[in-house]
Amino acid sequence: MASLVYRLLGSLHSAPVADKAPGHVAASVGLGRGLFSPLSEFLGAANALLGAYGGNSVKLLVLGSIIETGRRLFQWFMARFSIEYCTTMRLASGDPAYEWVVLLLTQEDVWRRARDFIVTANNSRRKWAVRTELKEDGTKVNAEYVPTYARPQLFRWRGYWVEIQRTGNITAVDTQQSPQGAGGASMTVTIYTLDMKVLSDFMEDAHDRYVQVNRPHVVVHMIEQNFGPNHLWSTAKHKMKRPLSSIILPHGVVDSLVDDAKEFISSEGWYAEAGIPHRRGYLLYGPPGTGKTSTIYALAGALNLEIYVLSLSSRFVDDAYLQRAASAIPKHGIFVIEDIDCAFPRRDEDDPDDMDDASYAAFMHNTNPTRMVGGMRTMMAQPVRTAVTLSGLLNVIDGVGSEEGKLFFATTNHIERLDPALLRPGRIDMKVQYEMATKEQAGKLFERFFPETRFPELSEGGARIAPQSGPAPSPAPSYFRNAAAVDLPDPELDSPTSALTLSFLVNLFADRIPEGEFTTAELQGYLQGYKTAPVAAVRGAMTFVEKGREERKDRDRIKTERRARVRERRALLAANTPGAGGGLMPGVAVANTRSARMERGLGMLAASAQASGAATPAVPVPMPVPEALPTLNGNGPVSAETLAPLPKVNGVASAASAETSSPVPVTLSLPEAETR
Ligand SMILES: Nc1ncnc2c1ncn2[C@@H]1O[C@H](COP(=O)(O)OP(=O)(O)OP(=O)(O)O)[C@@H](O)[C@H]1O
Repeated sequence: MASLVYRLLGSLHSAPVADKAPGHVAASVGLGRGLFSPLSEFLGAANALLGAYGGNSVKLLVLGSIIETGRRLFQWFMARFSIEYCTTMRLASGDPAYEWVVLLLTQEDVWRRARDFIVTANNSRRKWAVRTELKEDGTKVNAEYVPTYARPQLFRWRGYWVEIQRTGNITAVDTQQSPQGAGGASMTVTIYTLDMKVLSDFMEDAHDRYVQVNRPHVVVHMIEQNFGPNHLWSTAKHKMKRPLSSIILPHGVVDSLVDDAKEFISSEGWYAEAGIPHRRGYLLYGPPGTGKTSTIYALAGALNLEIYVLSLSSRFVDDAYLQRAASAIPKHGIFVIEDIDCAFPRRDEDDPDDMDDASYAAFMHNTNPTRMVGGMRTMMAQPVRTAVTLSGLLNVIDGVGSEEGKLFFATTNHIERLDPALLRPGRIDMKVQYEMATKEQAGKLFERFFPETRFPELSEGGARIAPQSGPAPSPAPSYFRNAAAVDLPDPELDSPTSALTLSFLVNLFADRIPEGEFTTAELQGYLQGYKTAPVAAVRGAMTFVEKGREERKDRDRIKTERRARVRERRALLAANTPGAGGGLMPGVAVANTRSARMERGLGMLAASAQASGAATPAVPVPMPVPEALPTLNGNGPVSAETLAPLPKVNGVASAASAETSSPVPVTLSLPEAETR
């Protein structure tokens, strides 16, 4: 076909047709005989017919038609061939199988023939990215090359020809998150064989490699907020597996959890026979930093399961999204909802414990009466809530992997906020309470930090190190604010009779850590400062405890003060929210106008005077909604403190003139926004 086209083109270029005999053209293109003789005759006839009226145009037309027909024939032939002799599969991004295949491509070095790469300096544990080699001087460029496979690639796999092509958009942002990206991409894999078994072998191989590569890791799928609500489980992170033994909980807790999960996974048949949905729910509850999340990760590692973590407070997570996300989790995936209490109304809306410093400051700023305008204050005063409803949540939990053997984990710091409907068996089958560290846990943590293998000189049979021997270890980095664990003389450690063995130190450390006062995370943070100095860790333990207690006192005091301020602010807002039992706060609805400022100032002045029992100003003060002021939502008179941040008028005389004339020569001093 190629030679035919070539020769035809040659003839067009070399043969002026008009002044030659009709048969000459066909002869000159070499088509007069053999296979193509009918075509040459046709060309000759056409040329003779049109003669000088455009023989070249006709030839071009005929040539174009031939090429197009040939192209279509070729396509048709290839399509027949593909149907008859190829097996094709399509993998959608977001599906776990997609990742398996991408990994196989990387391992088979298909990327070496790729010409499109996304380069990212974001170093992750991805296995599908191609890392840069070490340079001669030993330095390494910290970049990864992620092949896009946007062009078709042909390679051999176990003797078969395989062609792959990726379709859909891929961006740098996508590759930072996962190989499949977030753009709804898909991968087409064509294997040139008639045997369907080859296809399943290919996928099995891809899966085995994925499992093998991820053996030391736990794969954690998350939802990337930036990708918007159309993308489920858009981020996959690979975390090093954590041994179950590293989770320090009271005796038997971890084992019973693991046994339960194992038993659940292996008893699918029993569930089917009994007609019970094959699902299992666990609730881990207790103070932050006591090991709830770590337990789930360690469990997933031990059972080789992948984790799918969702936070209900994410921006676009509502009932529908939750439902879709839960259904997209494959069999034996662990579905984790963190801080599940945020789906439930709180009894104590004033509790500032849930606010970090920034959100507390934002709350005080936004609810400052001198700054709020119209309805904005009502909006700002509401705590941030999830869009997920209780019934939506329960529906999802009831349906989680009903036939697919999914495990559901919920964590919370506030079990008391959960609706009993959630806690009923069938939804939550096992509850595990986490508490502040016991002495036993403190001792175990110490043992984990300072194993005998790393400190043979402290083993029972090892050479004793003399008390106070060697250079004093450097103080630990400050874990608590203002804390520096110093190397003070220690009567128990420095006595000449002290037997400094690890078991002695473990016991002494456990002895010095009070029961139930610190979280395991706090103790871990402290010990991290003494990675190579167990004696110093014990020496500094009492200082750590003292500092910790001081800090806790400080925190409690601040919390109490904040709680009072927040409650006061909410009361003031409630009293002045139309439809919530209060009237309009003077001046708020029309803030920023001069008269509004005046009204507000005058109103506050009157209220303040009334609350403190002072004599009413000599001149009556106009008050837009006077009934809103004397009490706060029926909670008694307005206190002077409550009104402190509100504007004050510079003197009664100004108020007098306010009533009688407009425009008013009144100056109001507005305080700075309170964010404290
Ligand atoms: N019981 C524990 N055993 C071992 N490590 C722990 C334990 N508790 C906490 N840690 C350590 O403290 C850190 C925080 O733990 P983790 O995130 O599991 O706590 P959490 O209870 O889930 O907290 P939150 O409620 O804030 O999510 C981790 O680094 C973990 O290693």
